[in-house]
Amino acid sequence: MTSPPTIHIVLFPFMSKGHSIPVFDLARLLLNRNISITIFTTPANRPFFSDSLSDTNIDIIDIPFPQNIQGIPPGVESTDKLPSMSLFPPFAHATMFMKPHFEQALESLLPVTFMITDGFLGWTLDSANKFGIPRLAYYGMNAFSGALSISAMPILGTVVSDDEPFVVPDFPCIKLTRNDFDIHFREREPKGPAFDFVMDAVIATSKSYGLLINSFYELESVYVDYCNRISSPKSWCIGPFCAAVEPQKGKLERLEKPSYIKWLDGMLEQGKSVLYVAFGTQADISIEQYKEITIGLEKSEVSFLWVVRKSIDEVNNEFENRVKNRGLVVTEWVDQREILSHGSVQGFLSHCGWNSVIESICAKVPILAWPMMAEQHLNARMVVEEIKIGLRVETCDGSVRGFVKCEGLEKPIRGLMEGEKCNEARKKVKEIGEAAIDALKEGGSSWQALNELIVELSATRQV
Ligand SMILES: O=c1ccn([C@@H]2O[C@H](COP(=O)(O)OP(=O)(O)O[C@H]3O[C@H](CO)[C@@H](O)[C@H](O)[C@H]3O)[C@@H](O)[C@H]2O)c(=O)[nH]1
Repeated sequence: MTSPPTIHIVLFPFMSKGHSIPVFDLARLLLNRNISITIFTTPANRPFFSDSLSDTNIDIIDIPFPQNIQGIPPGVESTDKLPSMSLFPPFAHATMFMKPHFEQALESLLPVTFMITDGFLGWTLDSANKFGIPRLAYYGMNAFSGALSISAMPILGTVVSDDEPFVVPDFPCIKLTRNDFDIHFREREPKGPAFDFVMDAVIATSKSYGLLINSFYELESVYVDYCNRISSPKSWCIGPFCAAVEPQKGKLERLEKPSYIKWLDGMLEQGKSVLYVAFGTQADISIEQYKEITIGLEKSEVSFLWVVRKSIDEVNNEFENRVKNRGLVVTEWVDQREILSHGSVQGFLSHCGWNSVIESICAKVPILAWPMMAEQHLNARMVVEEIKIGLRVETCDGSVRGFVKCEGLEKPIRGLMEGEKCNEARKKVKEIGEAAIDALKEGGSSWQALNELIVELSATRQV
């Protein structure tokens, strides 16, 4: 008989799908260690949390999301529902007003052994300190992008143009451009609400007990060691979280497969390889860019499953009809991990959000990288130049942020799905995927790191 848990952990992910989904898997990893968990969210996000965690006994608490925030439509409590990502700064800033509700709820939950809160919820450090609870931050980023940002940021302002390659000071083998960094950081003198918000978050993280990374040590040991040498707090690589759950788990009981999985089954029966196309939950894609994607996909002649966040009727022009025997466009929420682990899926055209990259690694699917925002350009460098598990789309002006015309897609799509060039990437992603899964298994590096963290924190925090 398992004894009742003596460790109680509070989790509080940021209000965006890309930040919440990995935390659900992290929660499962913790539950396997007989730990009790309370997770915080807001009322509009609660159904997504309850559905996603229905197989667990995790307590969900929702606290009100601030109302009447300028520019944020009423009822929007998740970044994927924002009309534009330009509203991210006021949205993220508004979360601070949740502090009194968070602290009230936290008080009723004591004792709490430690809390894991999103790096973007930097204000939770104050609450943690108030109740003497150690706080670990989690951003959803890897160590590679963190290390390169730390090293390159001080010299970004001295680089002459946005597309001029420069050598990263502490990593002489790596060349980047200013355009590899988010707009708020590539100004000569970065300032403004978004910059201030991130800096506050970084300062709060530096004063926290630790930083959790959804990655595994073997993948990026140089960068993890670098972060631990020159910055604080300690980084703990305890992922990939998505490997905590078998992609097929729970699927056996469902009444019917979703139509897109049936479609993939059909492709597999016909012996066709499918390119999965998806750009995460936040990317703002212009109509012109959508048009080029449709032409590129059509000309490439590959089979594809494309998940779009909003209807593409405006650019559709009979596109779906013309590609109907080999292409499917889906506007619903899909189970991305189930898609990536489907036998027919042999390539992923991705924006390189870190969750998508690590999920693709675990499914051993090579990536065609098309970064769009946030730290995705650094992730794309990692995918193509560092761990070499994919190719990159070609922009029409050679800049990493340039517009992508249909031919800049068609050629690399064929390269990924058919070309010799991709054989090496396919081999590499298989090796790295195996190592990722091993890291989380009993005795693996991430398994050990998580055990050490729990032992370390519970030794000082008997509840
Ligand atoms: O229909 C869908 C759409 C998405 N997903 C999942 O949603 C997550 C999306 O995460 P990610 O690929 O990282 O994309 P974003 O949501 O765009 O991620 C944001 O958060 C990431 C983690 O911090 C950052 O790396 C990205 O740059 C940032 O845009 C993944 O787990 C997907 O499997 C689904 O399951 N079904």
